[in-house]
Amino acid sequence: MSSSTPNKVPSSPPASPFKLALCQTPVTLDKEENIAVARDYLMRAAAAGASLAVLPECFNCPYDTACFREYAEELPAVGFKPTEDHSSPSLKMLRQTAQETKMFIVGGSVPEIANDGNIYNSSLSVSPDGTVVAKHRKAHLFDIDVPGGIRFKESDVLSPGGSATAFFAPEIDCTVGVGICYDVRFPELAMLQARELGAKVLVFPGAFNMTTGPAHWELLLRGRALDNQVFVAACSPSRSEGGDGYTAWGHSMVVDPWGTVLASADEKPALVVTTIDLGRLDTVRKSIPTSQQRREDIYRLQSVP
Ligand SMILES: O=C(O)CCC(=O)C(=O)O
Repeated sequence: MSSSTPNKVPSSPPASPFKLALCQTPVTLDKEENIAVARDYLMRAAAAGASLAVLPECFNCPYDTACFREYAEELPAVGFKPTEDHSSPSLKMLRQTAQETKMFIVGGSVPEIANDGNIYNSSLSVSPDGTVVAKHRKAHLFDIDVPGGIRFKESDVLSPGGSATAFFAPEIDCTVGVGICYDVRFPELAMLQARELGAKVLVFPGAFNMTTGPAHWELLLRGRALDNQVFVAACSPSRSEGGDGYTAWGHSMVVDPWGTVLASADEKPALVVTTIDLGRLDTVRKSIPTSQQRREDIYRLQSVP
């Protein structure tokens, strides 16, 4: 596994607390409407004082392998400048909203069609000036078969990404890691983000379901927070029931480095806003100094270049 380098090394001591918002939006078959609703929630996040706002996995598209190719957009690479034109309607909305609100936005994810025809589940993060500061392609595809529960095979349609992702947000003096949904089940990825890329907040746009949601969602988020003594913020679409499609669990959630749930939603559309005090991270790391107690003579985390 290779790691992408954040755009700047964070300074210390930690900056002032900032507000983080999770936009638990409803997602329908109507792509234009999904994008408009996402913008509306982002504007509300800004009005609530957020400096960092997050959209759900597949915020512009039903979470359905049958939809991914039809809804897919071409997306630019990291570093794409606000002055450059682009065809992606989702990116246009993200960068316009970031510029207007001066927030960092982790743009959930959208299906991406690459030059070679492959489709990825991709997340763009945009800085307040509208630059693309991170692009994460979901690294672990959601291929599962739980008897009596759920069967899903993203790899029927999607290709996997190949790196761990994080970006530095100077305005909040914080490195933010980005993973997508099933990625949260792989502690090694989060460890790379926290230890090698310096992420202090791990963000996961995600859409768990009615089988694995109640069983594992909170447990995994709190687990990743404790493993790495970082904040974890996961943003789901709201639940839409009644169709034949995928039913999202919802429950967007922010967890602190102690494993405490700071804020969460139920299954309905919601804006979750909470304060992130990075000083908490230092307090927890001093109290329980696992990062200095590792036995690298027994085990070692190694990223693959
Ligand atoms: O890991 C899970 O249980 C759910 C994952 C998922 O829904 C996804 O990767 O989109």
